[in-house]
Amino acid sequence: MGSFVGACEIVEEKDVVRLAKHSGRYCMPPLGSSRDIEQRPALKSEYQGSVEYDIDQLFQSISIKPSPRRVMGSSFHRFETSASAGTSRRTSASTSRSTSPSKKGAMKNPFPMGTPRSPRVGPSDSISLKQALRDLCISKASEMAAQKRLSKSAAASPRVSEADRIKSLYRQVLNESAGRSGLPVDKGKSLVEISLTPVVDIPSSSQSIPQQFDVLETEPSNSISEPSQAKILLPINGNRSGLKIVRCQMLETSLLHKSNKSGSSLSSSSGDYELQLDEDTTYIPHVVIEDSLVEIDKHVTSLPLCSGSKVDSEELDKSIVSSATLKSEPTILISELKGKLDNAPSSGTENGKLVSKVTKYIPRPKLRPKRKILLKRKLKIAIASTTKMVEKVDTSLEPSASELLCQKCHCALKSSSTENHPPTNTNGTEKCSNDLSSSSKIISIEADQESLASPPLNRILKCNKEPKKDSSNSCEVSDSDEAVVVLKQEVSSSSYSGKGDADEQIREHPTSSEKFEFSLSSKNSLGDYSSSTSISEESHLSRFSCGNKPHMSMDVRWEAIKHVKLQHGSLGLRHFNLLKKLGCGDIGTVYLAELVGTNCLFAIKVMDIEFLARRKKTPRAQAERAILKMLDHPFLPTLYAQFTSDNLSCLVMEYCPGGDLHVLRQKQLSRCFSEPAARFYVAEILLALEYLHMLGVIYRDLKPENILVREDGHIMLTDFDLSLRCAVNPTLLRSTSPPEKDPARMSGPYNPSNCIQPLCIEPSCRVPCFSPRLLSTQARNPKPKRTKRPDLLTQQFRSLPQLVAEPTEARSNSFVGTHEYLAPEIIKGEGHGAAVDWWTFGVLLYELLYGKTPFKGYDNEETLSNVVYQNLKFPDSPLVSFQAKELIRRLLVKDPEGRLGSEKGAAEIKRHPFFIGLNWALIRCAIPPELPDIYENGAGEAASSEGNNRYLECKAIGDHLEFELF
Ligand SMILES: Nc1ncnc2c1ncn2[C@@H]1O[C@H](COP(=O)(O)OP(=O)(O)OP(=O)(O)O)[C@@H](O)[C@H]1O
Repeated sequence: MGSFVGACEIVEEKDVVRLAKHSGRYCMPPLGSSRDIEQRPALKSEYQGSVEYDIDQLFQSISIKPSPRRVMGSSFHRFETSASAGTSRRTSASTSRSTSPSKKGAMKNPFPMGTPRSPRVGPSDSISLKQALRDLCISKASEMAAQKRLSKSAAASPRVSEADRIKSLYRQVLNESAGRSGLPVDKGKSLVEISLTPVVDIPSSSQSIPQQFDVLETEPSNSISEPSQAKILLPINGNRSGLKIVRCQMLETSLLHKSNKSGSSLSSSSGDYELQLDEDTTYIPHVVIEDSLVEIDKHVTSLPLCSGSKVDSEELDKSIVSSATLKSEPTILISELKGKLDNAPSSGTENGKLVSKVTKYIPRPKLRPKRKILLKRKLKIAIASTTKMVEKVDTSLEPSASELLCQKCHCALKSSSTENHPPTNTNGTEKCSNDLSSSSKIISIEADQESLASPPLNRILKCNKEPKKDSSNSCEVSDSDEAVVVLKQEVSSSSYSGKGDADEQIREHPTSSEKFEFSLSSKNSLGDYSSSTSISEESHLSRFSCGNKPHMSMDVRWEAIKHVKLQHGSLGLRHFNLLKKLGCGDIGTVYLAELVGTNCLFAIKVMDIEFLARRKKTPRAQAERAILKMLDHPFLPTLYAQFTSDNLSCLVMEYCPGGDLHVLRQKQLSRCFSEPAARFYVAEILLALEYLHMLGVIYRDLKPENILVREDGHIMLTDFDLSLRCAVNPTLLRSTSPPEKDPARMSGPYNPSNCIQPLCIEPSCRVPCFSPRLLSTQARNPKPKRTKRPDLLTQQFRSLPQLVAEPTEARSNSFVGTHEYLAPEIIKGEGHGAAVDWWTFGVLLYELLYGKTPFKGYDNEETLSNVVYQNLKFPDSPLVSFQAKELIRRLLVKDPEGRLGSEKGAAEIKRHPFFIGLNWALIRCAIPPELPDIYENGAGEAASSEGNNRYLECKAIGDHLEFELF
């Protein structure tokens, strides 16, 4: 093998020996013919003795056809189908022979060992002594290795000439392709190129290959009008000495780019190659293979080697590729393909062809943990046939169940092909951890559309260089490109709660007597948790589970967690790399964590159970967990998992990399948001609060610090340990105030009295009930006298019956919240309900617009006093619209009964003129005021420090518990 390495370095693509095609077949004089000997004078003169004899023996032993083992054992060879002498590749290749069409190439290139005397190969060029020596050494080494291997596996399966296998392989592919394309084999264009080449054994410590793929564009042919061709190298299987490559030449490199989008159809202009995405149909690219040219492929010499994987040559005629199906977007495939092939020359002339390299860097998933390109389409790519495979999956990498276990995440990597083709090599005990570290292997390409979105798994699991020692049959999933295993996964995103669902309860410590736990900072939350009107946690939990979150159901993070759970039975802290401390709260510390081996980032809130019990904060932790379990909203965090590890209760949540709104405000000029920006944020918050209320959750701790900014600039409300859960009794409120005595409005479909009956479905009734339309109509047709218009509208809407599904009647006597945000009724201890959220909503809007809260005093006591007694004032600057001030005024009404939203909930607030023109339904698609700088917020930094396994140390600091990373 070492000779291969050395030989690999010598070979240049442009010096590849190309052999002419004859009558649709490659022709070559029989081995040892006089012509051949003439072409190798140096060899003849110098090696007339035993060496020559050896060579002759060696070649003669190879039968008539080229030995696949040899072909595959040589990194220099590439069988390549080619359209004709007039193809673009030919044209390009001729460039390299321009000075000396045959001799130069032969002298510069290693002679194609193993196949030189095959009658399928065209006339060989003269060869130098040096060349001959190299050939001899390499071919002998190759032969010895092959014989050694064959001797081992001889018992496993009947031996068939490898040359026959190659021959059969080609026949199959040709037949299949011809059948599919409807073209005669010898007339088809060169669309698929198959290289069966060995790979130089690259040490596992070799540099990782960048994630990119090459697109080799050949020059258009002079004689045949043929679009530029894109080559994708598709590693199919590892063999004992290297890797077999199926090289697909797709017409039109633009396919690759098209495929980046979730387009539904990709096709070449020539129609020879089709790559289509459709929901229910499997499209098989039309593949036409012409007779091959033998080429030396330098690309593959750089591919990593799966040293431990073995090729059973009998499997050659059972193609892998044909059954390799990809139910995914093509970009994934391309990314996968490229991952292994980027040692190819970046640009220049290769094999006389104009080579342009298209490099696609796969964005770091961890920086885009929310990337969800969700395709509801499936793509299957089958090259050649689904029944005949070019190669079969090497089962040596698989345990008996054709399954690989990733060392860290222990996800199962299954080979689909093995299901149809029982392994002939039953040596399933080989360790993927070691083998894959130096190999490149695609076991199967089958991915469910639901899991494509996420790069983290991306269906590409790459073996790490340093597998763990204690785990055989496993491979480590990492960013390394040394080996690629395409994961076949059955995606069921909603099956989160499974056997391993760590649904451990935080130990129950009933603490109903908790009273008045104050924090020191005026901005810190006060936590006298009480649940006077709370309903039981179980009643919620029975209805919801972590997996039952439709809006996030396609998130690949579910799948990542599911795999860990399936493999380990449960999820624990040991499955996460804690990358960074995000913050420390009253009941726990939040860390940025990566699920080991998946690049999936999470925010994990870690709470010490004993500490909570001692401080009587267990109910708060329980409430938060119960609420998180219920949530499924774009502006609220998703709880992916929960578990107890070492007496630590952990909540695995969605990670928000953009920091919080408090920090974002500080970064603004004059430390406050513009009115449009503030409107955007509070609108999203309003929707989140409305959702919470409808779930029976009164948030009670609204403040900029608890509003996190997602990667996409939208918000996420977090921190529910002070929230109150209560029952919701949806009610239909009829108008309490008489409708306006406006005859114009009293007539026609806008007559609100028409809508009194809740079950009325008269069209004339539905129109006026569609309040946003009415609002937008007013907004679009402003009339001169509009000073009282908002009031009129409000009056009109108030006169309509309305379903209120928010807990307007809930009451609690707890003293909770943050000083500057506390509602008067909480401070006065009069009992409070959902209206406290509308008070805090008003304070928030005030702070976003003015850069400070309205009632802040010198100290907390004064602040509380101001809240209760001080009238609301607005600063002169910055300038704020009347509508904004009016909304704030309506929200900061000290009497909760008169507060906007107290009667009909969020709907009342949404109708306020401040929000006129806002499309509530599509706000999640609106462009946010700004995008967070992820690196600035430390996420990128932390993510880049991957591999640093750090550990937790718990420290109690006063009432707080700190978990230190070291
Ligand atoms: N999902 C998340 N993504 C990113 N950062 C988060 C996430 N959840 C929390 N954080 C960060 O961690 C910090 C601590 O959060 P946590 O919810 O524990 O409490 P808190 O709001 O600071 O305090 P308390 O629980 O006492 O009200 C937050 O300030 C926030 O910056």
